[in-house]
Amino acid sequence: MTEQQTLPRTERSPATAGAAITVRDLHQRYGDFEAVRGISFEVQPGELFALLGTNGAGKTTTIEVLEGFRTPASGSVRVLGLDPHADRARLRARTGVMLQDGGFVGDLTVAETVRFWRDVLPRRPQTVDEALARVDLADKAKVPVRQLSGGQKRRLDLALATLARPEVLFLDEPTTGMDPEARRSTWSTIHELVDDGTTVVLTTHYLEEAERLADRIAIMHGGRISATGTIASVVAERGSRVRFLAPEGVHLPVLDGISATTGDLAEYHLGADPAAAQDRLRRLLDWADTNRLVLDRFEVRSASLEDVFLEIAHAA
Ligand SMILES: Nc1ncnc2c1ncn2[C@@H]1O[C@H](COP(=O)(O)OP(=O)(O)OP(=O)(O)O)[C@@H](O)[C@H]1O
Repeated sequence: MTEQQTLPRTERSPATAGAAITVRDLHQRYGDFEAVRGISFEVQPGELFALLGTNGAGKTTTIEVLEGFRTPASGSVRVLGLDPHADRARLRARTGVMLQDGGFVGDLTVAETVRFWRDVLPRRPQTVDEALARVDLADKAKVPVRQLSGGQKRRLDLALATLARPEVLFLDEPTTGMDPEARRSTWSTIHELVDDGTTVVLTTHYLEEAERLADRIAIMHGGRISATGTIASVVAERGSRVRFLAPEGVHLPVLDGISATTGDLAEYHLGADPAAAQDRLRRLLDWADTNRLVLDRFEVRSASLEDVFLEIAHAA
């Protein structure tokens, strides 16, 4: 798989006959603590939906509800039209799950582990060799699992989760612990699965992973979804920024109530409305002209996904 092929597809065919996953006003508690506070989203068939968020935002809790491991405190969740907890047995044959910590029997070899899983599956479309080749572990077939590195264990986990060619695949931090090459190879595997029509929900801390893979994202913070949509739309909502080296001893202007964030570099968030942003930029340049200032390291740019993430993370 080439670098080019791992780039995200900006367009994929839109929804057809109903959502593969529907979450409506989901709440989840651990005792008195509300970890998920009323989230709603849909995932269309064949789509890759990424849940991003700060530590403790509620991503794993959400994915565990979707997997049927937890019943919601309130709200409704449907996977392929079924209740993931009540209909867990029926969904098991149609979904694949990669947990954060798979838990293997260390003495079994890699091939024995895959064979063991394969034997308990209702459908066995892949051979052990095919499953290991898919995740680049063919050369480790005879190695005891305990000798695998953390990243190799994640790839074995992915092989097990996709053994039965599930219609819906849940991946909780699939590339944690992988080196850059293994990560790219895993992204290619995930791309191939989505190209084959698999619906994927994944959680990740790697923004680049979401940028490479996701059709749509939701950024969670404090149990809520703070932003959702395509990465392009989430980023566009935050608008553009202008940055320059703050001139010494000069009072920076306030533009429509927008002050510069300062450090060595002054930065203004110009807003999402292009006409208003253009007007603010013009006034900033007029101010510089009037004060006979040359704004060193002057730069206008769109918000990045990292900007959006950090703004959400730092919000109260
Ligand atoms: N079994 C549990 N008992 C009590 N609290 C829990 C339990 N599991 C999770 N929590 C709490 O619920 C909140 C959400 O946790 P969750 O694991 O869903 O977050 P996350 O977004 O996946 O975080 P991370 O990115 O750190 O993996 C956290 O505050 C966490 O401490």
